[in-house]
Amino acid sequence: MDEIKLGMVGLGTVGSGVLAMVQKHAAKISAVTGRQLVVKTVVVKNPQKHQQVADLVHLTTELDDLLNDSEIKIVIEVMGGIHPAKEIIEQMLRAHKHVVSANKDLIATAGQELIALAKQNHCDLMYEASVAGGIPILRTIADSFAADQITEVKGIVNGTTNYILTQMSQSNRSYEDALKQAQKLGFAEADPTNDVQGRDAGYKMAILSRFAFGTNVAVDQFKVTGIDQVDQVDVQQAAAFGYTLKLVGIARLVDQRVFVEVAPALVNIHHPLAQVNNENNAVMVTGRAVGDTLFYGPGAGGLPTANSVLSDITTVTKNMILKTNGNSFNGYSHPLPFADATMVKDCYYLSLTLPDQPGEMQKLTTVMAELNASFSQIVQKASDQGEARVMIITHQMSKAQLNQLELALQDLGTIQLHCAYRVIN
Ligand SMILES: NC(=O)C1=CN([C@@H]2O[C@H](COP(=O)(O)OP(=O)(O)OC[C@H]3O[C@@H](n4cnc5c(N)ncnc54)[C@H](OP(=O)(O)O)[C@@H]3O)[C@@H](O)[C@H]2O)C=CC1
Ligand SMILES: N[C@@H](CC=O)C(=O)O
Repeated sequence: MDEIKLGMVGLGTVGSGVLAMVQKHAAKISAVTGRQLVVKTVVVKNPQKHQQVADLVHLTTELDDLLNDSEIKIVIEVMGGIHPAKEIIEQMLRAHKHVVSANKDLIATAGQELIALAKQNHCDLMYEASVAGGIPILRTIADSFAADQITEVKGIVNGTTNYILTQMSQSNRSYEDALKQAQKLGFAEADPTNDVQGRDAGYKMAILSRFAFGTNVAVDQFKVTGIDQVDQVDVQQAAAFGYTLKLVGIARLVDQRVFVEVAPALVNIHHPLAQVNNENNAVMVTGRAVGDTLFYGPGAGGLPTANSVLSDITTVTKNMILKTNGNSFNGYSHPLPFADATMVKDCYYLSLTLPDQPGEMQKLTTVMAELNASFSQIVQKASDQGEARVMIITHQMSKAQLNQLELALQDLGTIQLHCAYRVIN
């Protein structure tokens, strides 16, 4: 059987998973593709760390060992980060090598440039693993939703933060302890700042928006809030109200405009997203024809992510056999403007402190009434130092009303708004 030689950059959590899968599942891969896949060369930073595979692959620090090897047709980029990953992929595409990447930071930031370069060089550039790890969501949107109009994509798309929130609410673990464990298990990025501050989920929502709506959205064009400021008090109150706190990404079509956001949200315990725990992810895709669909699975981890990488590699291999390489992964382009704040309506959970004195609660309800905002649930708890904590679930209000409320409370001076989280029922 003909062989296809692969090169890889990176041999960490995902790279090791890819190497293990190529070896262990060789027979199935050959049966499906008609080719034998062989990982020939792996570029790493520190080969000493990887001596256990030194007799299986050529381990090197030299990119030229991939670039100048005409036998290597497909290169897998699993090193992460934007630079020098971008320059490395550019070199590989210019050398007419197909590229498979798991790098959402890079695809969300410079994807369009790389896609154009791939096309110019008649190469494939695939990145299924960049969104939601082991869930085959990008190819599903590109292929299975090709004819439907997607109106919303929302979900839990970061394994690390979902692991932390689950451990905090179900096992009473501290935030710091849960984060350390997520790092140990290989879910977190090398630097977990992007995970906990929501940016990793933001990159994924930017990529999902391109696939769902055909619109280019950059992570700096929408609001991203992480879980690093989440207060245990609000986690507990969410549960008391019948909700669970999750980091949720939303990409919504509103009157032919696009709205995207990543933020903690209160998810009703009866909603399917509330059942998604630990490193698992779930993406709910709503189409005009099909209605709600849900895709669930591990969003992080070596083997689940490697499975997505391998699905790209088998697609590239089949394209090579059929000589159909060079078509972009996502063929849908339909640039739309952004929705403005008056168009986006949701219920919100508001958590506030106010002086524990007569009249203060009245001030809050007056400000809300002046903005035509009302609430369905309210709890007031006396706290230390003469303050009361008030938690509210509002009726539907627009993002513009919420912004006005924040400003009005700032003007008032005595009432502090700690957080305003979207409520998903
Ligand atoms: N971990 C996960 O669950 C998931 C990760 N991803 C993405 O996959 C990619 C890889 O992640 P992950 O495996 O966790 O990362 P790791 O940090 O575990 O591994 C990174 C690898 O890249 C190598 N590397 C780093 N810099 C260079 C360089 N300049 N030249 C050559 N090699 C380099 C490292 O080499 P050395 O070992 O010698 O230090 C290491 O082997 C990232 O883009 C990540 O966002 C996507 C989905 C899930
Ligand atoms: N750090 C990421 C890894 C997968 O993309 C996560 O936790 O989801």
